[in-house]
Amino acid sequence: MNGSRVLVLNSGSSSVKYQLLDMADGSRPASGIVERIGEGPVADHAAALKQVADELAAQGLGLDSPELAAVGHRVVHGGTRFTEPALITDEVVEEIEKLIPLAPLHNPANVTGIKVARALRPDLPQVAVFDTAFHSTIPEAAARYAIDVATADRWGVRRYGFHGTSHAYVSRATAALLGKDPAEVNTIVLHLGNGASASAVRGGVCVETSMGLTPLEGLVMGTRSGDIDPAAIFHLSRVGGMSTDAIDTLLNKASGLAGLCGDNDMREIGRRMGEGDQAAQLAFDIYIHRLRKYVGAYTAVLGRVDAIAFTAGVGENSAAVREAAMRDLTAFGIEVDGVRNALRSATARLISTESSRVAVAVVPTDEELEIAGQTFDLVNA
Ligand SMILES: Nc1ncnc2c1ncn2[C@@H]1O[C@H](COP(=O)(O)OP(=O)(O)O)[C@@H](O)[C@H]1O
Ligand SMILES: CC(=O)OP(=O)(O)O
Ligand SMILES: [Mg+2]
Repeated sequence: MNGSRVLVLNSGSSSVKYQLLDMADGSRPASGIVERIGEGPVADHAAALKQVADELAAQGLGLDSPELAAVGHRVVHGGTRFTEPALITDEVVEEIEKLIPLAPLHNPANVTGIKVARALRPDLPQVAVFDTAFHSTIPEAAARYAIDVATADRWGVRRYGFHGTSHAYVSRATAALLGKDPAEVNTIVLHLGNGASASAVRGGVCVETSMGLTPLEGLVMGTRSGDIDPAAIFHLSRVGGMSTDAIDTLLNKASGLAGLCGDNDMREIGRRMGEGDQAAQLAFDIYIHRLRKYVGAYTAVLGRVDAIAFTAGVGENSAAVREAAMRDLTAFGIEVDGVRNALRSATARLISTESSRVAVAVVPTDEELEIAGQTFDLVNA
């Protein structure tokens, strides 16, 4: 193998993001996104991936390029089978397909991405990097739900966790920001994007995370409810007469910030709050309340917290969310500096005061770099 470039494909439910990374010099010769799959001219994921291949070819960077060493695919659900990146074979694709019921919004798109890329370049090594992998170290006490053990095991009902490449990257980058070895640092990572999850990382090893069997559990998200009493589902079914599919759609796509106030974008919510909009304010307050509960819980899980890292679209950009989430926590050793918090930068930075016992940081995530690195390491192993 002599190429030094890795193409990373991140196929989401309605978009495909791609980046071409050169591992020799750290450059990124190409990147892009195909959005609104299924809504307009892009009929499905196969069409979106053809468009990605065409866009790359038009720049002379097509999949036939001899500099390409491998393709790295983000795969959301790896179940219990995949706890590390996997070189893709027919058998690996079959296993990822078997996990579709556990991630119906994500895994089908990931499988399509793999199939299209393999058809275009059958000879090229392709690697699946799983969102769940970093969470495979979570101890049984945190990974098991308190339900009948035989039923749980038969149907694979347990906490898997997601956004693992982000939690892995950000926890390491936070240690680097503090000038420490990851093994010395206990970190709470708050990945706040459209999907959102928190994790507790002890000495570089993940010990707890907020997403569970699927990416629905935990924090309030753009369109997902996060935590809810499971009996609400029985109630909506028996008394509300809703079908299982209708409830699934409600909780995954019509809840969270969007369900509470009609907007899933934190920028729009901030703007409406500025105009005194009560629904937007309440949505924000519920979002923050849930976030603070997790910070408190994970503080107790870790015992000693050295750092709290905010990342992803909301975490990196919303000073208002960070300020509200960290307000009045001096008893926890947490003190955010208002001026530092309001600054913007593309690189990792501290926002806590000099006297804050816990370092609070904004750490931009880089899932593509993490996927490319794991892919490159595996094909060169
Ligand atoms: N300047 C900003 N201020 C507040 N929120 C922002 C800003 N920019 C982006 N966001 C939020 O980030 C979200 C997208 O985050 P991102 O991590 O890109 O999500 P995903 O990868 O799940 O699509 C948007 O929905 C929006 O709420
Ligand atoms: C797993 C998951 O929630 O991913 P995303 O945030 O990209 O939807
Ligand atoms: Mg994301």
